[in-house]
Amino acid sequence: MFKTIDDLESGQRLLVRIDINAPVEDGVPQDNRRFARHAETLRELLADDHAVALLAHQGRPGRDTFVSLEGHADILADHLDRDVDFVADTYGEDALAAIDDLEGGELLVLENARMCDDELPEEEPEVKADTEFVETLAPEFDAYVNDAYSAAHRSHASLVGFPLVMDAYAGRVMETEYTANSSIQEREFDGTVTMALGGTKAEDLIPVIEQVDDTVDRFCLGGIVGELFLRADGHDVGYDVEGTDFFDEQWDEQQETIERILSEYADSLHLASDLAYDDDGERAEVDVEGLEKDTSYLDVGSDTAEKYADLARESEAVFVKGALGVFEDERFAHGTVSVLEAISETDCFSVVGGGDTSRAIEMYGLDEDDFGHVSIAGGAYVRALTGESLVAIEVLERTD
Ligand SMILES: Nc1ncnc2c1ncn2[C@@H]1O[C@H](COP(=O)(O)OP(=O)(O)O)[C@@H](O)[C@H]1O
Ligand SMILES: O=C(OP(=O)(O)O)[C@H](O)COP(=O)(O)O
Repeated sequence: MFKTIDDLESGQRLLVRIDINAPVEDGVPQDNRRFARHAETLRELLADDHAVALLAHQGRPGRDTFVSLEGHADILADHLDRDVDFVADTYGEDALAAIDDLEGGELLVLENARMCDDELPEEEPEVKADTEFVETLAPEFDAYVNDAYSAAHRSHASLVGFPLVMDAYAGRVMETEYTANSSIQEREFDGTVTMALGGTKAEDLIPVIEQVDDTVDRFCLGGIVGELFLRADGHDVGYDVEGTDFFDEQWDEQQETIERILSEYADSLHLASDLAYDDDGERAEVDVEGLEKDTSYLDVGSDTAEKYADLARESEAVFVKGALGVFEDERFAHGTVSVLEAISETDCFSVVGGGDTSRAIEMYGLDEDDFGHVSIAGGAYVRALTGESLVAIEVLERTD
């Protein structure tokens, strides 16, 4: 196990890693459940007179969602109902000056860690600990706190480098998500277990299908991952069109695995039978036999939504990771919301995961109490379900 913030003496200078990776609309970050959860940890740290500098990331280089954390500092300020300083630098002179000025009970957000060359790519923790990023920032603080459970599967400098060279602790979100997700992995179910997989990060989900096949009886696929499986099944969908960058790269990397899984798990995989798209501003639907390569499909269709909802209703346990469509747009929320509603109406055991996907519960007036566990983690939570350990937690445990 790891040390937690209960083990910290008060009044320390802390470097705190949180995960406020959020949806971005027109360049502006949107609030998600992660801010409120981390705000609880931060409130506690500030009340204990710690001086807190925050490290976090947003998006991936080259994507539209790769933006500054300035807007995130404002969202945090709203949650905490206090000023939150931001510096447009992570470990250069400006950042060091701002850290120097930081006093007990104050909070500073450092710039997006992924804007530093040392943060990415994934390398061994020892390699990450030996970077200029870590060597420059670590001496400025008394201790490091990792609260970023939802990024704990990434071997990046801000997650695995600092705990190797500093006194390191887990924050409240790390502690609660770790406990909840680890206990789910140990549960056994007598009845049918269904997993709904969607969202944009197919590369995180595809390996999971093979790893949880002992526990999960059937997989309902939607979102980008579902379209890639439909492409493997011979349909004209799952290609980058209209400037999207979700499909072709993931297809090139995963094609063989997708085709293998499609043939080996034919009995347990459910693919959409119809999809929805934007037809001059209106939602329109088409059977998968009629898909066209140059159309962007934004949700599973109504027949698919109904079928997936029925499968969820008949299950003893349902795990959801990733949205079945672009639920942020009401016209394309039907698939995601139908499955979530079906879960909420039954007494099956359920877990809904994903920083983006978990937003749908509140957005569409569902009650979080109707779900077994709502995780703000996506990729980390599905890895925990497979029993895989998360590298940033391994490193935290090593420093105990
Ligand atoms: N067909 C689709 N095309 C584009 N985006 C999609 C599609 N289906 C789902 N999405 C998007 O997937 C996002 C969630 O995916 P992802 O970030 O991988 O999951 P999470 O953050 O919940 O783990 C949602 O914000 C939704 O808009
Ligand atoms: O949002 C995240 O993951 P998730 O979408 O799987 O929940 C984490 O911040 C990790 O981000 P990444 O998948 O760009 O490394």
